[in-house]
Amino acid sequence: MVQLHNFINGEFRAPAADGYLPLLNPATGQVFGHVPDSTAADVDQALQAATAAFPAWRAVPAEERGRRLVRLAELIELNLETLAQAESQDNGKPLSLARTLDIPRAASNFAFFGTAAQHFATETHLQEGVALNYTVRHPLGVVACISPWNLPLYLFTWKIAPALAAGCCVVAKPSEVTPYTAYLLSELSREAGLPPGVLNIVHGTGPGAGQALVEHPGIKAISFTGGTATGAHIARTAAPQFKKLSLELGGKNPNIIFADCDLDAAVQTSLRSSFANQGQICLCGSRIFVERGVYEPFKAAFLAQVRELTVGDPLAASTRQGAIVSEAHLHKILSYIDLAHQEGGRLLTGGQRVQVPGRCAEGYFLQPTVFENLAPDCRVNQEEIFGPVVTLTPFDHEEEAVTWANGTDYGLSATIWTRDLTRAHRVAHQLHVGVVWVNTWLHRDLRTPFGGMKNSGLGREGGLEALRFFTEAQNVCVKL
Ligand SMILES: NC(=O)C1=CN([C@@H]2O[C@H](COP(=O)(O)OP(=O)(O)OC[C@H]3O[C@@H](n4cnc5c(N)ncnc54)[C@H](O)[C@@H]3O)[C@@H](O)[C@H]2O)C=CC1
Ligand SMILES: O=C(O)/C=C/C=C(\O)C(=O)O
Repeated sequence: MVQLHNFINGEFRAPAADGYLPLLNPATGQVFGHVPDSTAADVDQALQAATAAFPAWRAVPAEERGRRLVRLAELIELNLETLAQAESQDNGKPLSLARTLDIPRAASNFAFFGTAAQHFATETHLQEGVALNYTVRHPLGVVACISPWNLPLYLFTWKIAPALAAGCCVVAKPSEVTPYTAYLLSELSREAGLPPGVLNIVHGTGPGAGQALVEHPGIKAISFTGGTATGAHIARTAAPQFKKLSLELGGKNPNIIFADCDLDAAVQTSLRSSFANQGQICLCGSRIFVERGVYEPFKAAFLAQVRELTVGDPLAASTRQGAIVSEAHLHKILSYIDLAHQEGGRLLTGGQRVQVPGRCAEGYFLQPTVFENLAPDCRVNQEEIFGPVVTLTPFDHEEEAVTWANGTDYGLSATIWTRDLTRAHRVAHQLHVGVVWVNTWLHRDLRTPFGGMKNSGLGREGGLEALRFFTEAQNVCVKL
């Protein structure tokens, strides 16, 4: 059994009230450890440590802060196999995905922000012979980073790295569903030379430790990724205290396929954008709109490949679809499959729970599922399912595709497939989303602004946007 601890002031601590939650491997349905069920008392200890550490950490030159973050990136790379195994065990994702996506990206997050801080220059505005304005950006102080279960270490570090690089001290709470790699990061952060109190990791539930963290008056900013309802709740709590908020929330992303596209590439990548990580990525393209002229060829090629996806033990090299993160989430996805039938959907493939033999017999597996014949405004096409379920819908005109793409409360990302670049730009500019991919998907450059419009969030992560978020501008005007 694995026993996780909070990481406060550079040391491992048991939760003050001694409460623990079970840790389940979703691929086996078995408990493999316990994680602290922290309370406001633990959060307060972490806040005290972070507040005490802040004056010294902000005074460390950006180059030196960066060196330690780069060292942490190296340590993640050195421990890649241990971290990937832990991520797969905790989340149910294929080990191959954890090895090639989750853990390498966690390392990149620290490597990127370790150096980005040195490019975060002070702005000046000169009024020739009159005045010189320069804008200093001060680290905010102690900030909260709250992350979800779908890309655990990837998203946890995506928040922590810029906060530390900017000179803030952090109290972070990973998802209680997948806290294992965040725990392993605690030790690595100490080895990388982060001083005690600079990074504190408190485990526990959303309503427990999470709520206490959001409410704590010592927190200056909250960077959150998770469900839209949770984001709205956090905003209601934090706004009266004037805390800065970065909210990266849900998506119901359109994948628009025009008849002139490279169909093979569109099929290959749509397979990934539909089912990567069992469809549990906020950027997955769950609504596939296909121009009528290529609807049938796309459908045939896509379905043939979906049927080839092996659902199975996350540790097996042949597995392309691992387990759904929890039994509760599996039932939520199954309820949307029922709804799709009720709403008149035609099931093209999948739709059933999968019984994986051997050690995974009790795991939470689901077939990758494709429906057609669902109206763009039905609930299945409007609500975030966050699982391996996509819909196919033919369209006749570009305007129709754009209207449907924009016809949800979400606005995170979109993918466009066409060889006509004029059209690609035209369509991209009409889409109410924060991120557009043309002839690709999840192609990430960490310098770019990342985040959603409408109910998909508030603010942007990535690059200098993240460093701006974790700092406060102060303008100094000098008369010449
Ligand atoms: N946009 C995204 O990347 C994600 C979207 N989701 C969506 O949200 C749905 C619900 O999933 P959940 O696991 O319940 O996500 P959630 O939004 O409740 O959890 C995300 C994080 O927020 C924390 N949290 C929850 N309530 C909180 C509160 N009151 N104060 C502070 N922190 C709080 C959780 O402990 C976790 O660390 C999913 O079915 C999916 O549709 C879930 C995870 C990621
Ligand atoms: O930053 C990225 O590359 C991906 C982010 C993905 C999410 O925020 C998500 O799935 O929740």
